[in-house]
Amino acid sequence: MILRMEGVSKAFGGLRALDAVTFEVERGTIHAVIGPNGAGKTTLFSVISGEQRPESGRILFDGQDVTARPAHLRARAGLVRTFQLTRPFPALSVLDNVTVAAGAHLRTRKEAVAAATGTIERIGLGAYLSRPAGELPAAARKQLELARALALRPKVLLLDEVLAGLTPAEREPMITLLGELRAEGMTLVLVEHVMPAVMRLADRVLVLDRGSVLAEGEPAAIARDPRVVTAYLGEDSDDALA
Ligand SMILES: Nc1ncnc2c1ncn2[C@@H]1O[C@H](COP(=O)(O)OP(=O)(O)OP(=O)(O)O)[C@@H](O)[C@H]1O
Repeated sequence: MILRMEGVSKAFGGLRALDAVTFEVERGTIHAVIGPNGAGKTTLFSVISGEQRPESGRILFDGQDVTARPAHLRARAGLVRTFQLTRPFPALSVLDNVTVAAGAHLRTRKEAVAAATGTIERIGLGAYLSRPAGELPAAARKQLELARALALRPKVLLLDEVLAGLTPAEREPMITLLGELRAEGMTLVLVEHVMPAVMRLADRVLVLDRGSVLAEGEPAAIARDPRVVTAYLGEDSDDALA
């Protein structure tokens, strides 16, 4: 087990965005987090990564209680999150954006540039190396966000809707890459609405509904779970489990 939440609750005013959420993630697996709009998925990521403090409960990462640790120290320890709305430095080139991230672990700029270049090539962004990040098309911005996260050398990577807004053709290489990262021993937690990809990739699926854990298990069992199917009724077709 590399990540564990124990009884984590987070409220906004009277609204319980997370209500005593407990779950754990095994090292080297892909864990998907799904749930209808407003279920608490983004809040869960914010609490895991340290941008928001829960009112109660504990977060354990890589053998340590990180509940009180600020976000940047969690990231430095290997608990890294990407954002739904990507946040590169728009005026900097793709290479410089990734080099800044790689520099967190490497002593010289030369080493950081070499590592960043390798990551960019691997992600399939090589053609954009010297383009300002602000000029990238949507799919390439997603790839850049992932490249920046990977340059931080995460142990656990929290990916927020990394497939949203990509065409099916653009999704395939991303799905392949995520599978490769798992094979290399990285642990991935995905908030994702693209259900076919979730079903293909995830080892386990956590289903949130109105801040609570509705179900947790292997993808095939989750897709058959009548409570899960009910929670998704009325959602748009992208959310359907079929
Ligand atoms: N900063 C905030 N202040 C007040 N309410 C918030 C805040 N952040 C989230 N909420 C509320 O908490 C609940 C859970 O929101 P959250 O964004 O975590 O859900 P989600 O599952 O990520 O939804 P979506 O799929 O639409 O992104 C929602 O009712 C939302 O309106």
